[in-house]
Amino acid sequence: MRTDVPVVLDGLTKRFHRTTALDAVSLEIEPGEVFGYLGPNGAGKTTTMRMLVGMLRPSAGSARVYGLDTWRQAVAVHRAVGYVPGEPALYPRLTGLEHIDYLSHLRGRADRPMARAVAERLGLDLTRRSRTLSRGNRQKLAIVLALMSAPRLLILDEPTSGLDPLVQREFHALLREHTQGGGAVLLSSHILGDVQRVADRIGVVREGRLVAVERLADLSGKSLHHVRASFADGVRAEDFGGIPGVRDLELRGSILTCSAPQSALDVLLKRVSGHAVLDFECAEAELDEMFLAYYSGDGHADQRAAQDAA
Ligand SMILES: Nc1ncnc2c1ncn2[C@@H]1O[C@H](COP(=O)(O)OP(=O)(O)OP(=O)(O)O)[C@@H](O)[C@H]1O
Repeated sequence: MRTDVPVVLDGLTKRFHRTTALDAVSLEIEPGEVFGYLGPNGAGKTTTMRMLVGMLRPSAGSARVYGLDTWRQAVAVHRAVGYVPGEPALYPRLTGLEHIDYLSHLRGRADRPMARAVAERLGLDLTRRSRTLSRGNRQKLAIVLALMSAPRLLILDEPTSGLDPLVQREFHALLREHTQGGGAVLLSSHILGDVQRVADRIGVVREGRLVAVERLADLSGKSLHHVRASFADGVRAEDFGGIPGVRDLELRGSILTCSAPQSALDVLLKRVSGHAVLDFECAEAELDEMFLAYYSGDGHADQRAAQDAA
């Protein structure tokens, strides 16, 4: 049992009556890593996280945090984990400071200085009662409460959905400092852009299955490019046919458009340069576009997922 690995999921499965919310997910998260957990609504992200913090019992498989079984050793797991749930549960009549003192008291720790420092960086007023806070400020308070005991693993369920871009940037800086100190982060979202700036790796979950895990650096290398070429003379679509990975090829008059992965660009360019070119554009597609393929479940993505799993 490796007690230095923040997260090990092994065939983790959760069924609710006839719904399989999570289906045999296996995954490891390394120390010092921010793992972005992406998927559309209802994909199984929250279910995974609730099992990781010992709130739900797995139907099959296991979840371990630093070698601890998250269901059987939930109390010890709680000491190692800071959790921001999708819907933070706060006491409406308590102020931020009162929440901090109450949790510090329960844990037998003096976490005020750390809590105040995080609150200041996020621009949160700790003297207001939580029922008077806006959605974004409630989220900030949940983040403060999760970070204040300096846990080794942070599990964050869509933590930035209500935060403005400047606060998001500060929050990402906090996460980076956390991982530089050897901590790890599991961060969920249904929007790639939310995790793209901070994640080292990304996993895509769809209908309870982990369909892809990619290093962000590799993903950029594989991303789609939109190509547009305008020719001086007539060309035929067949001149550009049969290049592996090229999609949405269209020829309108003497203008060719298509999408191509980086691996196809060299062959495509050579075919294009076989003709008299008037104009040529090649732009990298947004990463979100690549992920749409996973979400929509077309054959291309499933093939990629199978390759990744192999
Ligand atoms: N307590 C429960 N009882 C029955 N079904 C549930 C329960 N919790 C979750 N589910 C179902 O499990 C599936 C996965 O839900 P989950 O909340 O994990 O998705 P999610 O990826 O977090 O979605 P979102 O982005 O909308 O928060 C959904 O079909 C959901 O309806």
